[in-house]
Amino acid sequence: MTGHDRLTTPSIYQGREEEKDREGNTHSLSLSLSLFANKQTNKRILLLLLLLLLQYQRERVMSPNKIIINNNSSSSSSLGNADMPSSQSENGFISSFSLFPEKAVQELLQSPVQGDDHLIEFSEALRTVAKALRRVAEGKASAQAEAAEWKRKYELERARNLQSENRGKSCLELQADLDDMRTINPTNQPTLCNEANEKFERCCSSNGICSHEVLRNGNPDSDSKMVRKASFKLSWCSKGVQSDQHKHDIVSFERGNITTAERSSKQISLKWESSPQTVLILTKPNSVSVQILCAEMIRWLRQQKKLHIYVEPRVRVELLTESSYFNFVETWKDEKEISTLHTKVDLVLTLGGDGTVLWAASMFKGPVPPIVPFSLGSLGFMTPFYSEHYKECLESILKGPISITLRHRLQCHVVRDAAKNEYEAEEPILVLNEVTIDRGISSYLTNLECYCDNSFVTCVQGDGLILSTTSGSTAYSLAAGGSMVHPQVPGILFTPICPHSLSFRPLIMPEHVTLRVQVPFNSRSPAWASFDGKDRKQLAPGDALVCSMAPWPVPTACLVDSTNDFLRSIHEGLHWNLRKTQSFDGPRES
Ligand SMILES: NC(=O)c1ccc[n+]([C@@H]2O[C@H](COP(=O)([O-])OP(=O)(O)OC[C@H]3O[C@@H](n4cnc5c(N)ncnc54)[C@H](O)[C@@H]3O)[C@@H](O)[C@H]2O)c1
Ligand SMILES: Nc1ncnc2c1ncn2[C@@H]1O[C@H](COP(=O)(O)OP(=O)(O)OP(=O)(O)O)[C@@H](O)[C@H]1O
Repeated sequence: MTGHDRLTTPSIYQGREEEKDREGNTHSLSLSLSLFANKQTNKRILLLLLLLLLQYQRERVMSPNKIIINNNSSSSSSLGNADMPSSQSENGFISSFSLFPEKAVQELLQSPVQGDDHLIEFSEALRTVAKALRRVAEGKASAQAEAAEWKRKYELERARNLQSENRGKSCLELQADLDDMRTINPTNQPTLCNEANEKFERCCSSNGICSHEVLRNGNPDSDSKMVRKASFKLSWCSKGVQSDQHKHDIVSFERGNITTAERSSKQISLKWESSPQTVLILTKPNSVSVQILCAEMIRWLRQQKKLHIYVEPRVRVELLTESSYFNFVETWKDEKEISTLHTKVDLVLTLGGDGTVLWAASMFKGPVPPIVPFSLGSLGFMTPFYSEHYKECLESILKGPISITLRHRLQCHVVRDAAKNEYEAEEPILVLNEVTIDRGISSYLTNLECYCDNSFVTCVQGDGLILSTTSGSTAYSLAAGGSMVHPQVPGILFTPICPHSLSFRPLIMPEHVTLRVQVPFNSRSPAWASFDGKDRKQLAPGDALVCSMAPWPVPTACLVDSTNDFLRSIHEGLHWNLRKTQSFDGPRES
């Protein structure tokens, strides 16, 4: 039988993989083990199949990063069989095959067929093969999860280093201020030095988290004046009591007992240490009411608060069409300038609905300045500020302190089967609501293999899967039957979309895990990933999406505090548990 021959038993082996396997290029196998129950099956074909599996394994051992298997429903059920005999070959992928001589298989092929016992033996051998292959896939998922976790740690560490570098810088600058004061006014030295010393002390004190950054305005030619980014301090409150101690220690072991001393997620308060000077205003397009409010707000912020203002290029054009007065409004030219916006902007104001908040978040691929979302949309779940009262709101925000919700984001990597290394091809995408992997326009059931760190979670068969943040729990995930979760709860929601199974309940995973969703090689169609409802990307068979918590949350200002705002939104926006109250009239317990 040559490599181009086709197996005529249609149910054993599916066409596309079959061709590739025998050329030694296959990336996945489809094992429909239940089909072995068919007693008419040609035993020689089974033997050949085993031989192909051996060849396949040898290739994969040589290039392990190409191993991906398909657990279709029948193989999964076989694998879950507790009665499956345990043998030495089950202990590991390499040992299971390297000890199995090819010659013996050749002999088997040539030997006369000896009844059903043989068939059963083979069926079991193939189950073992499938199990071993799945272990390898799990190993790969685990390695990828670990790689993602290291990457996340590296990014966190880098962000921390940058932060401490900046802190160091500002301390140095305060030190420089101190030196300047000494030179300028030697007679007043003690008082001024004390002031500067105090500032210096405050900056470097270990309470809370300070942000001291002094940054140059983007265009050095425009004017030599320095625009300082406002400095602020974050502190954590518990049950209304302000505490400057920001502790990451969650568990303590006092007297040998495990207790939860501190919880990491508390109400966070932001206090300006210097006044904000630059705001970015982002607006929903094609809305006259938004355009009018935007122009009015800019005039007020400029005239009353003397602030620097950035808008999107589209909005600047609109403003200049209205009046040349808006010439002072700044914008950017390209993506590169967008990537440095966070170093210039103290506050982001959004005028629109939830989509505009998502848009604002998507502009910042790294750190995000605090966002103040004004409601000019229909639902406004994440937009608690009333646009009619913008002056009072902004007065209070610019003065501080502000309660903020730190909305966690997910970072998603599309890992192409064709890519040689993880993450080599595509930049990570950050989402505030969710990443959805669905069937797109295909009418076939999606088939998605899901892994969590090094464990197989499940195979999603249905319309798709939503991996959502807790902020996104009230969006698409809610519509698909997921639970509503307070946005300060750190976690990743795992919500199926129309699963074709009676027992598929949504899950909530802890925030530290890495999830991997893989399109199996024998999938009938590609899947589609979309990020906060945008940027659809095709996932071909063999491609995967790796998702973990991003180190850069989105801080959004609260009207009251994060719990009050969340509850108000589910009541007013979603009419949660709205029911007419039962009257007193009627039967009573005696
Ligand atoms: N069946 C569904 O419910 C469904 C389908 C597709 C997309 N979506 C959601 O739409 C989001 C994109 O929003 P858009 O405004 O750009 O598109 P859009 O204009 O289609 O609006 C989607 C709706 O979802 C609401 N929404 C968005 N984020 C929310 C959140 N975190 N909590 C509560 N409601 C929220 C918006 O207010 C809006 O009413 C996606 O991230 C997804 O969550 C929902
Ligand atoms: N600055 C922007 N540039 C381009 N698109 C934007 C911008 N702001 C918002 N959008 C897009 O416009 C669409 C509608 O925006 P948004 O959700 O804010 O308004 P809405 O639909 O009226 O409000 P709601 O979400 O409360 O129903 C969204 O898809 C969003 O991604």
